[in-house]
Amino acid sequence: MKAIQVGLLGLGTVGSGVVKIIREHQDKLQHLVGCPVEVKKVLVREKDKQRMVDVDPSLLTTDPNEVILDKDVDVLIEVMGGIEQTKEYLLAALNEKKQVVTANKDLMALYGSELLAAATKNGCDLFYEASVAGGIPILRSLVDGLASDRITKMMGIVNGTTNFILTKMSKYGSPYSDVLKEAQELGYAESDPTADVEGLDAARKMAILARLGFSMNVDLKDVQVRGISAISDDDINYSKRLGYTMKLIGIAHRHNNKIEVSVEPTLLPDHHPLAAVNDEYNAVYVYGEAVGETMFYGPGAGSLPTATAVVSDLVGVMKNMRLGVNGRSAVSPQYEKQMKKEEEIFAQHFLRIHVKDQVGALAKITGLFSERGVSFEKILQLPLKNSELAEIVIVTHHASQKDFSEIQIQLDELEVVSQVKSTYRVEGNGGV
Ligand SMILES: NC(=O)C1=CN([C@@H]2O[C@H](COP(=O)(O)OP(=O)(O)OC[C@H]3O[C@@H](n4cnc5c(N)ncnc54)[C@H](OP(=O)(O)O)[C@@H]3O)[C@@H](O)[C@H]2O)C=CC1
Ligand SMILES: N[C@@H](CC=O)C(=O)O
Ligand code: NA
Repeated sequence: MKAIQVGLLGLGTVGSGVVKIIREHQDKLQHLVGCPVEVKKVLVREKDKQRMVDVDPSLLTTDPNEVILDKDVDVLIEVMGGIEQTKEYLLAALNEKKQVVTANKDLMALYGSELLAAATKNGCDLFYEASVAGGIPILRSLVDGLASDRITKMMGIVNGTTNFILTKMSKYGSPYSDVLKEAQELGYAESDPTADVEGLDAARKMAILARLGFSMNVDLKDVQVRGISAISDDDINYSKRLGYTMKLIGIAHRHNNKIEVSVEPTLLPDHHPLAAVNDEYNAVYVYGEAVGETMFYGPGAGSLPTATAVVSDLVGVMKNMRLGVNGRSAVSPQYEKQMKKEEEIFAQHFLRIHVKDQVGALAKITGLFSERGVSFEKILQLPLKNSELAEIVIVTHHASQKDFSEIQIQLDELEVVSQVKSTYRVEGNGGV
C-alpha cells in the first residue's frame, strides 16, 4: 500500500522527536491509518550539523521549495518556528493542497484565523495541538471532548521554561540566569527565550485557548502580559513565608459574555493543585457550565512530549485523508468579542512596599486602601536591616483592577512611601 509521505520543516528539538516517534511507533501508525508513514524531505538551516537523531543525509535540504513543492509530500509538518516567512511557507503548502501540522504558537496566535481559512479553502487540515501546553492534548479536549459545553474559565501554567525556572528558584534558591541556561540546554526554551521569560509565549497560548474555548476572535493584543524576569528572591521568600507559591499563570475568564485574558506571575496558596505543578510540566483547569471543573496535566515542553502531540495531529490528518474529509474542521467564531473593562476585573493582590520607618506611615497606607473599600487579608511589617526604612507586605482581599491601579499611583505619591518594590496577583484562596 502506498506510504503517506511527510515533509518536515525543522529538525531541532521537536523535529528530532517527530522523526523518532514516526520511526519507533511505525507499527501503531500503520495499524491506525492502514499504510506506512515515511519522512520524505527535511528542511534545515545547516546540513552538516550534529543531530539528536540519525537521518539519511540525502533527506536534508536547505531549500524550502524542495519540501513545500515536492509533489510526493502529502503532509507538511512545521517545527522550525518563526513567523512571517514561515507563514508564507504554510500558505504555499496549503495552496499546493498539502495537509499541515504545526507546533508554532507564535504563528497561530497571530495568523491562525488567516491560515485556517486558507486551509479550509484548499480542502486541507491545519492542526496545531503541540502549540499549546506541549504534550497535553488540550486543544483536542476543547474542540472535541468538551464540544457540547460552554467554557467559562481556563486557568493554568502554559509555559514550561518559566515553570522550570520558578521551581528551581523557589525550591533550591538557584540563580535565575543559571536555570534559564539549563532550560535552554534541555530544549524547553524558545530560540529567543525572551518570549518565555517575558510571558509572550504563554500569552500566545492563552490567546489560542481563549479563541477556541470562548469561540471569539481573541487577538494576542487582548492578552494582558507580564513575565517573570523582574521577580526577586525577596518576592519568592515572602510568598513562601505567607504560604504561597509563585507561578506564571494564564487566566481566561468569561462572565456575561465579556472576557478577560492575562498572563502574569501569581501567588497561589501552597495547597492549590497548580502550586504542585513543577519543572517543565504544565497544567490547565477548564471550567464548563455543565461539566464543572476539569484539569489537564502533563509535560509542556521537550522533544518527545511535544512530538507526541505533533504526530497525533499527523494521525488525525491521515485518518481524514482515508475518509476524504480533510479541511472541514475550521469553525468561525460564534460570539462577538467583548473585553471586560478595568472595573469588571477582580483579583486579590500582594504588595511589597518600602516605607519610611516613622509614626503613622502604616496608617497612611492602609487609609488609601480603605478609601476605596479594599480590605486586607494579611499584613506584615518588618524593619529593613541597615536602613531607615521598613518593609510592609500586604495581601488584599478582592479589588477591581481600576481601584488597584489607582491605589498604586497614589502609593507612589505618598511621602512616607520610599518605593513600591513589587505587586503580584493572588489567586485560588477561595478554592481552585
Ligand atoms: N521545544 C519545545 O519544547 C517546544 C517547541 N514548540 C515549537 O516548535 C517549534 C520548533 O521548536 P524547537 O524544535 O524547540 O526549535 P529548534 O531551534 O530546536 O529547531 C528548529 C529547527 O528548524 C530549523 N530552522 C529554523 N529556522 C529555519 C529556517 N529559516 N530555514 C531552515 N531551517 C530552519 C533549524 O535548523 P538547524 O537545525 O539546521 O539550525 C532546526 O532544525 C517552534 O515553533 C516552537 O515554538 C512547541 C512546543 C514545545
Ligand atoms: N518554550 C515553550 C516550549 C513549549 O511551548 C515552553 O517553555 O513552554
Ligand atoms: Na498540546
